[in-house]
Amino acid sequence: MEVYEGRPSPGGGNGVFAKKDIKPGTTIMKDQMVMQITKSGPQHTDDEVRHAFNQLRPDQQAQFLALHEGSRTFKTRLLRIYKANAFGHGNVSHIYLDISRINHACVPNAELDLGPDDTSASVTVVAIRPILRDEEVLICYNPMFSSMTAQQRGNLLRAYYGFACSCTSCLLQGHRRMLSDARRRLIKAVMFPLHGNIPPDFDQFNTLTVANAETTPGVASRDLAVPLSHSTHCGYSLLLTQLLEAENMEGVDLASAYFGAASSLMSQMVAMDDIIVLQSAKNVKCWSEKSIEIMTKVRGRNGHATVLLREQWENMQSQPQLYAALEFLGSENCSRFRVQQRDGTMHEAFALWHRSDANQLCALTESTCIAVLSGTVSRSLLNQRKVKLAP
Ligand SMILES: C[S@@+](CC[C@H](N)C(=O)[O-])C[C@H]1O[C@@H](n2cnc3c(N)ncnc32)[C@H](O)[C@@H]1O
Repeated sequence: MEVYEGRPSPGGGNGVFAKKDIKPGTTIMKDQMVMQITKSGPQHTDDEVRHAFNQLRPDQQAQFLALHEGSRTFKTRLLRIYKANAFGHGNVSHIYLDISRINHACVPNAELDLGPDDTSASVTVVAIRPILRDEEVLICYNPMFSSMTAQQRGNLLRAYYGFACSCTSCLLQGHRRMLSDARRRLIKAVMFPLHGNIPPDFDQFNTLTVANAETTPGVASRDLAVPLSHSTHCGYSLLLTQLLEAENMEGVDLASAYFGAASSLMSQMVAMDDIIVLQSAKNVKCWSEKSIEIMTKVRGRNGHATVLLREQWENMQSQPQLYAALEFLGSENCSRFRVQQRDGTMHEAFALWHRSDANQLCALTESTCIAVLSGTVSRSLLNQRKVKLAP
């Protein structure tokens, strides 16, 4: 039985509503792409849309013609319908007939899941938070909205779709709105570089209106000249987790940001293969588990993205460094000891014999301060204490 039904929405037009309480991770709707257009120029043309429309079966054509027409000034109805309902990025866009019934919120309660091969051919709509019976199912129409201020999003929605969004973020006023806008600018500053792109300039949308909508150019994507270092990747990912949480955006992007932080810190650990910083190992574990927890919530335990994350986390744990550190941290035999630094201060430390050929013991403090001890001192510490050696 379907968990949703279509009916009039308070915002105008029709929408999709929960027929019963829906848990996060539940698949609400599955749909197949029926049209795909690759733009030949800056805008879709009537001819491109008509050509794609002519390929549809008669029943699909009838369904397409019954979709919302939007409020743009394009000459043909086909193009107006296409633009009001198409999803896509870059030059390629698609039409899904059922998903086109779903309205927008900048802080949505559901997301599109493109599936394991990310091809857009078949898409599911998945709940990312609890949706109560009779509540409207809402998705975010534009993945770049998480990086735009309320004014920019509002202008885009009014100019391109003809409505004002009334989601929790768009209704913020005063200093709360300023804070939210600042967080979204920061999301832009870190999210684009994390995907390998230079953050775009969205200022053109500050003055977007219905009158200039069709002449305002789209946002060009440009690659970063130099990829982020592991440490910057880690820092940006972590900042992104905090910003997304503060903006109540708890979907797949949040899970991916936690995993990005874990995997880039892991890469840093692997690059420094003669020492192990135990705090880093703890963080890798904590962020990976957090990422899997969030993904399980929003995509279900057996969702392909959740399964993939679990596999990646298992691979990470089999890396010698992380394996050794987690064994060491989890060991009952692990004894801490105090290390005197050159300046005479004492630090709480752990010991870990990482490389079998090493003649020195790295004493790693919880505060990531590292003292390298001589082989004699190391052996004596190992003899005195019940320090478990990692394999
Ligand atoms: C893809 S359609 C969504 C379904 C549409 N409401 C219908 O009746 O078929 C997009 C159009 O829905 C309307 N819409 C979407 N989200 C809305 C919202 N949050 N509030 C008001 N109208 C909205 C706008 O007119 C927009 O152009």
